Amino acid sequence: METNEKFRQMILARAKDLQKHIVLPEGDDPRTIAAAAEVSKAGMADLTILGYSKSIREQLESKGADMSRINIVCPSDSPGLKDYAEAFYELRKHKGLTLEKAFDMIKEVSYFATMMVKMDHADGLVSGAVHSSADTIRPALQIIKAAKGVKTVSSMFFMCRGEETLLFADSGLNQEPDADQIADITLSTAYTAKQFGIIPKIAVVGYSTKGSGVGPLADKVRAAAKAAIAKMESDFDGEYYIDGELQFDAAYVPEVAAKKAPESPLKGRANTFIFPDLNTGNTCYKMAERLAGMSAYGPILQGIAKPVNDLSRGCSSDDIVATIAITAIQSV
Ligand SMILES: CC(C)(COP(=O)(O)OP(=O)(O)OC[C@H]1O[C@@H](n2cnc3c(N)ncnc32)[C@H](O)[C@@H]1OP(=O)(O)O)[C@@H](O)C(=O)NCCC(=O)NCCS
Ligand SMILES: CC(=O)OP(=O)(O)O
Repeated sequence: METNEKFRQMILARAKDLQKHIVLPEGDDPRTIAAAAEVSKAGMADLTILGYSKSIREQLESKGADMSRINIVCPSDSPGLKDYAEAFYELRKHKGLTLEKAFDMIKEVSYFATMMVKMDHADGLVSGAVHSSADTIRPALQIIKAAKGVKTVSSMFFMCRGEETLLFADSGLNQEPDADQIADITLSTAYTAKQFGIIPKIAVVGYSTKGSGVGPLADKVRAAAKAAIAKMESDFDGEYYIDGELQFDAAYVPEVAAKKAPESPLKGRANTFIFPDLNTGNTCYKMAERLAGMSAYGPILQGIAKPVNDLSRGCSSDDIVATIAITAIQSV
């Protein structure tokens, strides 16, 4: 990971100005402890760390954490447990949740942390270094739910190297989005770009450029691009560029764009890539991270009512620090 990334420096500075409170449910994970120590020493945010290990405080102190910025909570011993269990039961009883089951589930750190955010006891949460994405995202979808006016919650990655920041979506949540869902993902990703000071230059990508490929998969991307272009025209407020269907090289390499898509408004300078399905989106982000040495921050959830962000189980503590900063910025 390059620590001189422009994007990383920007988000760390913005988060420090905001002074938010973020909950980290995975206090039993050493990378989370290292990230928490860094964040507290940098004075970037207040943190609540959840966990069942007796040595969390000791580990933080050994890393020089500023303990005045960190609260450690063991869910099953917490005075908040009863309130969270009861509130969780009220939210989900129409789905068959019993009070007894709610008390059991709330002891699980992901549910406890999600209820903290729901009840405004934290501004956002970051998890997923240990839990799978499904186990991190499911409580958020069940409890926090989509933001007003949003149908499809989705996820994106900031892919960073030096001066360059790219956005990839959906690389973490929606498995086989249809054209309307891809339009929703596109709009949310454009707003995420805007929130982080980036003008979205969006390419809806696949294996065909402007009709060069035939078959149902190319048809699917063409239909998705059409829906995404229409959605951006009607619903996005701000400067943007969009085109599709395009292959990645026609979207990203100006010389190739000049040959394959000379009329494209992107001119081979796309910074936001919308993928046709989760196999493609997830594989592409991991390849850019591992083969091209880009930092990958995410999956960042978008279109959700309050910020909850996931991590890859392969993440580093530096990734967690950046995701805490992104979460703080999203909570404004
Ligand atoms: C996130 C995920 C777990 C949700 O699916 P699920 O566990 O089967 O859950 P359900 O479909 O029962 O949905 C749970 C709730 O979330 C809602 N939901 C699911 N997907 C949603 C979306 N994209 N937007 C908004 N709400 C959504 C459902 O409506 C449901 O709400 P309800 O329980 O209040 O009725 C699933 O989409 C998933 O596994 N995605 C892939 C994650 C992954 O492995 N990524 C790769 C690594 S990053
Ligand atoms: C985002 C992602 O792919 O998560 P994981 O690597 O944990 O499956």
